[in-house]
Amino acid sequence: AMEPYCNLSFSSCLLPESVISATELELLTQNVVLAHQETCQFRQENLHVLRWETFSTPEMQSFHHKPMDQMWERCVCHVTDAIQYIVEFAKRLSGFMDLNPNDQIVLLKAGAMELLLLRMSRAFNCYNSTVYFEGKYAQLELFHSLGCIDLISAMFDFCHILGVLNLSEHEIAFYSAMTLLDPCRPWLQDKQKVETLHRKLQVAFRHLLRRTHREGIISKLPHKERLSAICQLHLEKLNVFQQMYPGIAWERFPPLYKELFISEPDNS
Ligand SMILES: O=C(O)[C@H]1CC[C@H](C(=O)N2CC[C@](c3ccc(C(F)(C(F)(F)F)C(F)(F)F)cc3)(S(=O)(=O)c3ccc(F)cc3)C2)CC1
Repeated sequence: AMEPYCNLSFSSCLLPESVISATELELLTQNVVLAHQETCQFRQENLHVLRWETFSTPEMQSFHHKPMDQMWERCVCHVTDAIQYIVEFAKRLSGFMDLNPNDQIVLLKAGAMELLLLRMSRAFNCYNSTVYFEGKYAQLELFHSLGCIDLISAMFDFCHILGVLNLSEHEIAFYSAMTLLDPCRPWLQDKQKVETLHRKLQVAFRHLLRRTHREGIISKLPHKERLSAICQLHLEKLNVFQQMYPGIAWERFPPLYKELFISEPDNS
């Protein structure tokens, strides 16, 4: 009998090949790869050439001394810019726009930050543990003034794990699509439809990995629990920030960020 569907590890459960035809498989692979390529904020090669450009000590200091609320506002703006591209990625994925609007929002609310992390790994240099930030590559301590070094180091660790796997753009594209179209997300109304899309992606991803002799990475991809733990930590740190600077989030953070991560204050 098939494994319970929602264990969602990337291990290949036995799928009837009738799930998808060879042509549909090819079209789906093109769609996923193109959607990713066309909606990344920075091209892989541009991030790559900059990867040894690090901030000088004086530059690090200047970030270090920034007030917490200014650094949060700056980073929240960057993450909102990046998430706008992620929303565009979702819209180009075949099947996403055919889902009912509620489910599109449910998948983006649950998956936007997870896809951000996957994309962030593209901008991470795992040889000196630096990440692309405002034009150069930054070490962990540059973000000290955010006051959430545990969140930042969890993100760095995650990017490190992916960096070591040296994922191709194709692999990141599929990993992103499958993370977004997760039928186990709570509050989905049409779970079946998302499940069908996810199954097709799973078959197409397995074909890609077989063709490129990369089946070995399947067991090494971080489990979804790890991704959601970092996203949970992000929400906790956002909450702490809001306690420390009441009003800043509402006044200064972009609407998209608030929509995704700040739940309406209950008027009860
Ligand atoms: O599409 C592409 O090409 C990618 C998109 C993703 C880009 C990227 O790495 N990022 C875009 C925004 C980035 C980002 C990540 C995480 C967060 C937060 F979690 C918090 F601030 F708390 F950390 C928040 F949300 F709470 F504020 C804000 C902003 S960043 O570059 O500003 C950055 C910030 C902190 C880092 F320690 C490392 C990077 C990550 C790299 C280029």
